[in-house]
Amino acid sequence: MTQVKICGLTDPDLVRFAVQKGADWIGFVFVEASPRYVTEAAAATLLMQVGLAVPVALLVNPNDAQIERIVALGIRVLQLHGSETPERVAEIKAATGAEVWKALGVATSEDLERAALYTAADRLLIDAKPPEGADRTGGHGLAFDWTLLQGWGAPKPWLLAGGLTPDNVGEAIRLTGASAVDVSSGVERLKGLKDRALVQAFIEAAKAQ
Ligand SMILES: O=C(O)c1ccccc1NCC(=O)[C@H](O)[C@H](O)COP(=O)(O)O
Repeated sequence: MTQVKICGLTDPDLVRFAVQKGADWIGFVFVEASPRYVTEAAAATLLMQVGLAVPVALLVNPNDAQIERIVALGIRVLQLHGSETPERVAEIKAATGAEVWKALGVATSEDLERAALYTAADRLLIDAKPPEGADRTGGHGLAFDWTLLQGWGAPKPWLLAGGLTPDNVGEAIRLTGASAVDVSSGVERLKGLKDRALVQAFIEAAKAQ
């Protein structure tokens, strides 16, 4: 069954709801420029609702001190959504022992070739590139050309992200063969505000594949 990550949750009730509905991972965005930003103090409360799902910290070019604080909260999966090099990913993995995911923005098949460089990553998150001039590196609700992934020999387990919605996730999974998907904007009614009905519909549509 397809695994699902719901990203950018800021409300404890919604965390509990998403987990009840079958989310496998819950993503918390520790990026101040984001409309889904959560402080470390707020995350401590949100983490109490995660239950059997796995919490994921979304970080952009984190320094060592931030990583130490996040790991101290008990989060064992770090999703790196900045310009972290393969060497930095390996360093973070060695220093923390945490599971490390690297997000890669994809617009062409050449972008996919970068995946092979991230040998230390546990998982890759294959996402759309941010629009020109954007103030943050992800969470824009933009899809990329999924056919680029057809026949791709992924070097690692991976998640499909970028512009997924309850309406298109089934087709995205069928076209790409993704076994795990990630959503943020597509389950929001307003930027940064998740909607229960959309969260439920997304999880059901993804898991029906
Ligand atoms: O969500 C943000 O605001 C954000 C800020 C900085 C870096 C990444 C960010 N989000 C990435 C994600 O939420 C996802 O992992 C994913 O790319 C899905 O985004 P969306 O296209 O909005 O569904």
